[in-house]
Amino acid sequence: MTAIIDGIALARRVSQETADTVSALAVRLGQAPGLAVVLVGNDPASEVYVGRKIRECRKVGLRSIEHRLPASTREAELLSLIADLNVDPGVHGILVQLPLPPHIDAGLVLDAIAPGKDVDGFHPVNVGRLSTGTGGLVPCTPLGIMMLLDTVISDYRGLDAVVIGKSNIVGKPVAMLLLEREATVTVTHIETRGLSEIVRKADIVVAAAGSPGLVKGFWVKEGAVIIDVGITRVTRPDGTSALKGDVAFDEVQHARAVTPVPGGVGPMTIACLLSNTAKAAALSLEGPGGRIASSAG
Ligand SMILES: Nc1nc(=O)c2c([nH]1)NC[C@@H]1CN(c3ccc(C(=O)N[C@@H](CCC(=O)O)C(=O)O)cc3)C=[N+]21
Repeated sequence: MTAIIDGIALARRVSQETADTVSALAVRLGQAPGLAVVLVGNDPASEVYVGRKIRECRKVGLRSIEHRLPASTREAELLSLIADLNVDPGVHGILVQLPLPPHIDAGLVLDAIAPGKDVDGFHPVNVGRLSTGTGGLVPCTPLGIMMLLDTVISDYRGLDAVVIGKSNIVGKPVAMLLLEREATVTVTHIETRGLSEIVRKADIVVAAAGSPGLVKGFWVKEGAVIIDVGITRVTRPDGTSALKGDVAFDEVQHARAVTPVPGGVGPMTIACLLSNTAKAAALSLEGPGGRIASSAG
């Protein structure tokens, strides 16, 4: 029987710890740590995610500072807002919700965020720190994935891990974290030949391709641990909609453990955003000589 790894329960525990850290930090900072959430445009999915992030912030005692900008916002205006947030002592974390409208260069915007306030861990300084294993802020979804894996795996050394998907947000950073634990990591993607054979050898499968039901039961080795990062909204034959992961969930009863969709990786992504904000606030107390420079440099 497969164990189902409960992301909602784990997220609740992580958030409880964050709440304790936040109240201790509030004493030292003179105010609660603050997360600035920037949403450009009115993509309905982004509205939902941002609403959820702000609600969860409040629950753990973080201040959230919302900036909702129209879809017509110019790149220069967004960059100027970020420059202000970078030097605002009441802002400890900055999250710019993706995707941005097509006329704005997302790379340029992410590069403009002060690395010490980059709670998404997308700035090149944090990417570099992750790849050299030297601290920094780690992207929320990969961090949550490792916490989910840690509930069933204590020693990763020599385990075969396959990551499906090579995105900067999930695939590449989670590969770095698994490598850090001394797993043997294979990063695959849509162009990979013989994907099913590669997956069949894996002790750990991280499916982040965004392709619903891609990983079939017969692809999965007996006793493997599976993390399903995919969240695709699909319409059922009766017209109702549902969220579907990258793994054919009903076909993997021979796995050791699997995360559900929803209720797996998604809630952990938000819990890790909150813990990263607390971490950024703690780093700010280390001052400009802290481990991550707080200026965009
Ligand atoms: N700068 C930036 N940082 C992000 O971290 C970021 C982003 N942009 N843009 C969009 C994606 C998506 N994302 C999710 C967060 C939580 C759930 C989540 O909690 N999902 C629930 C339920 C989902 C539902 O019911 O709609 C679950 O999987 O159980 C999903 C997706 C963060 N993202």
